[in-house]
Amino acid sequence: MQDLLDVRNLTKRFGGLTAVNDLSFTLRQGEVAALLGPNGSGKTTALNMISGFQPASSGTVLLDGERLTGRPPHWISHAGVARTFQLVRVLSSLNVEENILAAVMFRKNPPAKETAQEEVQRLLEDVGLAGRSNENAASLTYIDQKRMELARALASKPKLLLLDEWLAGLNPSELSIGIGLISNLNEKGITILLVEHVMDAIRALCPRAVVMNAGRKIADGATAEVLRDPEVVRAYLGGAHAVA
Ligand SMILES: Nc1ncnc2c1ncn2[C@@H]1O[C@H](COP(=O)(O)OP(=O)(O)OP(=O)(O)O)[C@@H](O)[C@H]1O
Repeated sequence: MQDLLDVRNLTKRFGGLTAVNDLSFTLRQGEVAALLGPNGSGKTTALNMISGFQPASSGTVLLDGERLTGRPPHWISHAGVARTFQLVRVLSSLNVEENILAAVMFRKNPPAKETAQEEVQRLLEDVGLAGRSNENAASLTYIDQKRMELARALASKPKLLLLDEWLAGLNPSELSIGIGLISNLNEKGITILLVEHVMDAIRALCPRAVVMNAGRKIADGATAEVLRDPEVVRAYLGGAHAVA
């Protein structure tokens, strides 16, 4: 498998604070990896730079060899990177179908209306929302809002999906549904980077983990080994950050 994502020496400074400090890692096509670390270690800032929502202070991000750094979010989305946010973002005045249709039509080469509507139905099925087209987005339960957010991310046909604590706040049965959904997406060939604190989900989904602390990468490798690394245990697992 070739590298899909190549993050090189990525750095973000907010005034005197270096939130992400010389971060480098690569993701192979088809991989699912976790990006871990205590609160405030720079994970969301790293996702923001990869997806273009915040400019990097220095460093580069390449997707399939193409430079993403310096490009705006819509360009990066068109290049094949989709993301979800820590706080679910929905278009609350629209229904479920319209929310997803809007995302389909945001693509670089949007399909004709009929094809777009068929695609929406497929996306609804993929995330477990079949038959729910006409429901008001704002009245969906939390897990269903998450499903819809995922469908909106998938509408861009991403090569790389960045999930920022997408599983947070789910109860145990919802969590296993969520894990199943992510796993299905990966089986369809989507490469996934998961910022997550739910350790059961990380163990179930991610053969590989990258760990950050205070903006720096402190470990990168097979998840089981990384989670035994004394520095990771000291910085992350020993504290109250990770959720069993
Ligand atoms: N826009 C900003 N301006 C100033 N400082 C910021 C900004 N965004 C993030 N920070 C700081 O950068 C550091 C990294 O934050 P970030 O949100 O990336 O961490 P995180 O690892 O995602 O944390 P969490 O697990 O709590 O989401 C923190 O100290 C945070 O306060």
